Amino acid sequence: MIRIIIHGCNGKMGQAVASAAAADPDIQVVAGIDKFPDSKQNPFPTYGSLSQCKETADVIVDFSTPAALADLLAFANERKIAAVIATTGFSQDDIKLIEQASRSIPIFRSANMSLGVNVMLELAQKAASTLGDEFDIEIIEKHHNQKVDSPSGTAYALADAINQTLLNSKNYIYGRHSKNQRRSKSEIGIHAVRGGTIPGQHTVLFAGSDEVLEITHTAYSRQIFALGALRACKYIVRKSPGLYGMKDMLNEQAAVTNINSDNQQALITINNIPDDTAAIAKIFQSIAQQDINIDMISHTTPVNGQLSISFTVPRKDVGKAIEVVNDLETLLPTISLNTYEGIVKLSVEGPGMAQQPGIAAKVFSIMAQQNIKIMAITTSETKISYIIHQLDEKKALEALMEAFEL
Ligand SMILES: NC(=O)C1=CN([C@@H]2O[C@H](COP(=O)(O)OP(=O)(O)OC[C@H]3O[C@@H](n4cnc5c(N)ncnc54)[C@H](OP(=O)(O)O)[C@@H]3O)[C@@H](O)[C@H]2O)C=CC1
Ligand SMILES: O=C(O)C1=N[C@H](C(=O)O)C[C@H](O)C1
Repeated sequence: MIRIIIHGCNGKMGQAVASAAAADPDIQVVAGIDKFPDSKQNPFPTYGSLSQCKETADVIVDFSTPAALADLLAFANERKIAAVIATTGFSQDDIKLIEQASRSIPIFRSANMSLGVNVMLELAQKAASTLGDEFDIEIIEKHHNQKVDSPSGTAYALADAINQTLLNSKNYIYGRHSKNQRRSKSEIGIHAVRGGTIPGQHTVLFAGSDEVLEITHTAYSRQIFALGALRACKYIVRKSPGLYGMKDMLNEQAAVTNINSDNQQALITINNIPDDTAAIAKIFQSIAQQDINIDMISHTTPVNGQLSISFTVPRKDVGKAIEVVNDLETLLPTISLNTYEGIVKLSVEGPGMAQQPGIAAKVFSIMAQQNIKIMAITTSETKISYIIHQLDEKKALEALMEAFEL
């Protein structure tokens, strides 16, 4: 059970977090803080200031105002509890304060707790990297008529993500009132619209010559932000001091998203190859000439001027591959060959693997616990492939699925 304090509990978001928490068996709201504590009937003790709050908690969740930041950080630091900061409208000095505090306590900060906006940040960066030099970029955000800060924290986050992709070559223009001149190429225009009860909409517009690309995210309720904040509480409570954001959380949760096995491959190992790149090239050229598709390749460090290479080929092509290697014996007389047909290739993959150390170590430990021998391994940023004996396939898959909760 994670015990939370809601800072700004009587506000629109504070109330949304309290409702979402009431429906979550892993979260307990132990207290709330708000300027006017009696303005709402809450099912938890509510105080007018942090200094009155004596309850013990694991995380303080903040949806209040930048003016309350210093007290919030002092409270979290004194109690050594984690903070989830969702408030927007901070100054550069405020952001420095948050960074400083994150040296002593874990802090999660995001201007937008929704999943969709965090995917949108990546889409906008991708579009900017391709279109950024040619297309004009404008950000339009729409919010309810009670919103105080402008432009929204999310609009800034989108502009900063795009600008980072474009090597910080852009400056921001807020609205175009009294700016009677043509738009310059180096601008990102940012525009705020306020009205009614709109929970939040953000559009990034890439306007080119005779074509426009728009990426839009619409929040239909505050619940998405509340659920995101509770997810952040569950994430930050396990962390050591530091500053974390949505990208860290989503990447960690997506470290391993897929595990699959391929039993249509065979493993070929060629030993005693001269340590000469031209010899290696000759081997792979000869295999390619026979139209054999190679998948995994791993290569040992040379010892005494010789090395070994293992690679996988489709099982149906093993005979052809053996012939190719045998035909190379006159050119490369030292080489010898082993083939293994009773193998499977297990692939463990996930987009967050690139940012999260320890996945290979975890897989090795699981294989060791199950007494499974690994015959070859290759890695990329987001995928690790292992060759194991086919008799171990079921045992390995079950253990990996359980360990990575798939
Ligand atoms: N990151 C995200 O995903 C999201 C962030 N937000 C941000 O969260 C913040 C709050 O939004 P919202 O709930 O709509 O705003 P509200 O104005 O409805 O709520 C803020 C609450 O904080 C109270 N408050 C003011 N000063 C203090 C203080 N010193 N200590 C404790 N509470 C205080 C306010 O009281 P009073 O009204 O009396 O001043 C109010 O009840 C905004 O910055 C908003 O941009 C909002 C939605 C999503
Ligand atoms: O104040 C709001 O309501 C919202 N604020 C955040 C922001 O400023 O980006 C997030 C969301 O758009 C709702």
